[in-house]
Amino acid sequence: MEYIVTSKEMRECDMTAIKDCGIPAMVLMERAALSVFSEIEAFLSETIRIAIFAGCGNNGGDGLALARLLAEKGIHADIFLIGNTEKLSMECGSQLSILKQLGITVNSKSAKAEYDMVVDCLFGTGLTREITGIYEEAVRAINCYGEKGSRVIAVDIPSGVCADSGKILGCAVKAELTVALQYGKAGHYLYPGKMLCGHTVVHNIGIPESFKSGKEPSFFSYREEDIHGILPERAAFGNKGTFGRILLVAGSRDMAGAALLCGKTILRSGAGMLKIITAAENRDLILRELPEAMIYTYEGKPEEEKVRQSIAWADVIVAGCGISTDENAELLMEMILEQGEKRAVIDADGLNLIAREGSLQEKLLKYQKGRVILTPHPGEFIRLAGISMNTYKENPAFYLKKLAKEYGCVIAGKDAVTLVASPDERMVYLNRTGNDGMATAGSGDVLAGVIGALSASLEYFQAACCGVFLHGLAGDMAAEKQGKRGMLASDISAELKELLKEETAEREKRI
Ligand SMILES: NC(=O)C1=CN([C@@H]2O[C@H](COP(=O)(O)OP(=O)(O)OC[C@H]3O[C@@H](n4cnc5c(N)ncnc54)[C@H](O)[C@@H]3O)[C@@H](O)[C@H]2O)[C@@H](O)CC1
Ligand SMILES: [K+]
Repeated sequence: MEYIVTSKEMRECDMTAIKDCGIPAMVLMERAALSVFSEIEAFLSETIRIAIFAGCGNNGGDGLALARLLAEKGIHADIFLIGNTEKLSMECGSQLSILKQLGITVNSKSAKAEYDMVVDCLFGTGLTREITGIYEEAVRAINCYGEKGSRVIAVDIPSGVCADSGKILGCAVKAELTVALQYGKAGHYLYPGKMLCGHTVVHNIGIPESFKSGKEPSFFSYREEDIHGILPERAAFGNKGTFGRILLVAGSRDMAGAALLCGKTILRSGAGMLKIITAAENRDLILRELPEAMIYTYEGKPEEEKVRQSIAWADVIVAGCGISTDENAELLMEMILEQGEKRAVIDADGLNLIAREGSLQEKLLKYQKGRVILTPHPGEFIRLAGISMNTYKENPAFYLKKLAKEYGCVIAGKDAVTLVASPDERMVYLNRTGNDGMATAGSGDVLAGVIGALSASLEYFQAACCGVFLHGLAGDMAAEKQGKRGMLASDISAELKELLKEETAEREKRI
């Protein structure tokens, strides 16, 4: 697991290191400069032409320290210190006076020379407003060099990218490589910031883990190696009941595919037994394509007793994929939410029905806390939350947390970067796997399926986060094989199987 912080949290960590632990700020800055140096070292030679654009805060201080490290190796860099040098931060001022002592020239304006590498140290996490004036000119100059082929390296975060939201404040540097200091910031991974960072590497600069004292940062993320520790062991003595009985309520007359994709994924993700409740028209297809599933089909109104029995049988209910919003679907959702305690994953039309029907909202409010996982895309989310798209996009994490708390549900807010919020104010999970090829029909049905299967053996929030992570990773594998344009949701489902196969093999090797 990796922490992802906001600028405020990063400042608090810096302060803890400096004030409570007594690590001098200049030591942290030296570590920052050394980190950048180690990342660019491979490209350095005596003939390389480097420009460093530094601001007046500590991000600029990192740049000045880097210039000194380069000079030590006999490499000259043109340094452009932009802004009012009367107002330098303390550490930036100290770095400047060291350079002066060493006879290293610092310029106040950028020259029209050519550079192989441009290092952006104008602003880091201290950016608080839109970039204008001389700073805007500097950002544009850096981007101009980038367009002409210079390697652009951003220190901590590209100047102009808001570290908390990934939004561009006025204008922003487009980097090839971003050396993030100590922690990734939300702005590195949220769009559009993510596109401007290029490749992001995080370097430890020696700040002690101050989150352990009970105060957690806003976000966390999984890395591939974390998954081995999270996925449940499969009990060698287990039977099909052990691995979860999943009830899938999906697929109206013209939406058999949703039930099929989701159902297949549920079984491919390790669930023991699957029962599908679907419209009668889907019966033949599902029996043919997924003979492993039990099935109850309804023609006209579903038989309440049959539905009730199926709900009672299940460990987990996955509901909503392609069920439509007609009265049959509404009745099914009423029955699912009424019992109020079974673990449930609700997707697509299930969410649209909740957004439409006050009686379903009431039932969801009464449901046992933390037992339901909602998986809305932005359109479904804003209908559920009753807010506009612009409002939601302003701060998705905030609104996801708010609704998760209100309904007592886990909410996986699907988007280019999916966020998962829990009802109990835990850190928000920020997903870093996946690609735009996954914006394809049926991809959501696959996600609901994998989360449903994992819910049988993992705690709800973990099941949702892990499901989102694996779904993205499988999407990346599918994109590699099929290409982002041509990949299908069923390719993601197939890769999930491969992924889980590899995971099991890895685990067995380690035993
Ligand atoms: N002790 C620390 O705090 C450390 C900080 N480090 C570096 O310092 C950075 C944070 O330093 P700072 O907090 O000094 O912030 P920055 O260096 O990011 O910039 C802050 C300065 O820019 C001004 N500013 C903000 N937005 C502006 C705008 N749009 N136009 C003009 N001026 C603007 C602020 O008023 C402030 O004077 C990190 O990103 C990292 O690179 C590292 O050296 C490690 C240690
Ligand atoms: K920067």
